[in-house]
Amino acid sequence: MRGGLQYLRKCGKLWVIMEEQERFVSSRRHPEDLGLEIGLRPRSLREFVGQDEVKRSLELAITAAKGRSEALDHILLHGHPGLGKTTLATIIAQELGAGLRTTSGPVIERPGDLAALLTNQKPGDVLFIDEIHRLPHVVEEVLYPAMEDYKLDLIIGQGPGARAIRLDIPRFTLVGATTRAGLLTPALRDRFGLMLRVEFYHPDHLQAIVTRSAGALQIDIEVAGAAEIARRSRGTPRIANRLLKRVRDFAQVHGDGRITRQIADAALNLLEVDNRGFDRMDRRILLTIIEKFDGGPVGVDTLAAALCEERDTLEDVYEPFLIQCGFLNRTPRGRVATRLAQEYFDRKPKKGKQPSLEF
Ligand SMILES: Nc1ncnc2c1ncn2[C@@H]1O[C@H](COP(=O)(O)OP(=O)(O)OP(=O)(O)O)[C@@H](O)[C@H]1O
Ligand SMILES: [Mg+2]
Repeated sequence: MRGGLQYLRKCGKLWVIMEEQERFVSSRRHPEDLGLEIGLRPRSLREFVGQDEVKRSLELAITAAKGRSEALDHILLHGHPGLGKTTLATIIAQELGAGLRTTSGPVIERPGDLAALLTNQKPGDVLFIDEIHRLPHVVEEVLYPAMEDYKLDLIIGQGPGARAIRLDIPRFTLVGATTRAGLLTPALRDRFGLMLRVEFYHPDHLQAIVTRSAGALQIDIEVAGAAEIARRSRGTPRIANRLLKRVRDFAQVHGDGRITRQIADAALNLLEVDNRGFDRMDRRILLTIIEKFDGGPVGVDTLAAALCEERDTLEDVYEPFLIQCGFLNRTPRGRVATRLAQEYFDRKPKKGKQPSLEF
């Protein structure tokens, strides 16, 4: 096993050693992804695989803005980690032929930090704020008039000598990215002209991404090998690229370097990523609901306690994929393992025990 980041978490009276970084199929970015991601990022909308609706909206908006020689509308990109939000932000700037500045919500601590960024931009430039839901409230207030009227309202000095000034700033495009669109204040959300949701990818699109990445990394891969990796990548390009790298190592050590379906299958089995892309934790979640709670419904806090996980991690990291592939249901009375999940583990679903109302 790879040496991952370990941390302690209290579970009841026990302290448990957790290893989030050990999870190959976590869609959150690992430190090892950094170099890989920069090299594999598509640079134009044409190279960007899938997300056809998002691409169509962007293409239209970019062409129209360029035609009018105006700054593009502010854009909010939201979706789960690793689906391509940062990639899209760089592509937007590239397609506009504009400069790009990248920052993130928690880094902009004071209004002055934001003012420094906005006053140093050229007209039409793109400011990318990642994790925009974590922007401090005082900064958000300064951002509103900047987004709407391209004006900065700042207070200079302190106490009785303080005075308000209003500065004109160059017209710019704000691209915000978030994994938690629900945490954005309505006031901020309303100021985006375009809100684009980045979805999980279809296996065919992931296969195209794996093939493209293999080409860039000069990896010899068969179509069936790419399909196998794609099928187990949880709809997420970041995971597909990470698995590709792991399978490459396996192919080099246990084969002749070529990734065939058998090699991909053996490597992914070794990593305990099953043929639905589930890892040990996914299986534990589903089996806990099935075995300890009779298939559910079980309240999310009870489930989190039973798994020694935090509720937020459960909701943000683990559940979305299980829900998306129809193995888990969120119902008003709690989490339910669906018929699909029960059948997957060869359990018989109980009759009349599947509340289907979602909240
Ligand atoms: N549509 C795509 N086509 C090809 N590669 C992609 C695509 N989307 C994402 N990728 C690849 O996946 C990796 C992760 O994408 P990116 O960093 O843009 O995700 P993100 O949504 O910003 O994630 P986070 O929420 O963690 O910031 C990138 O290295 C990129 O190469
Ligand atoms: Mg990102």
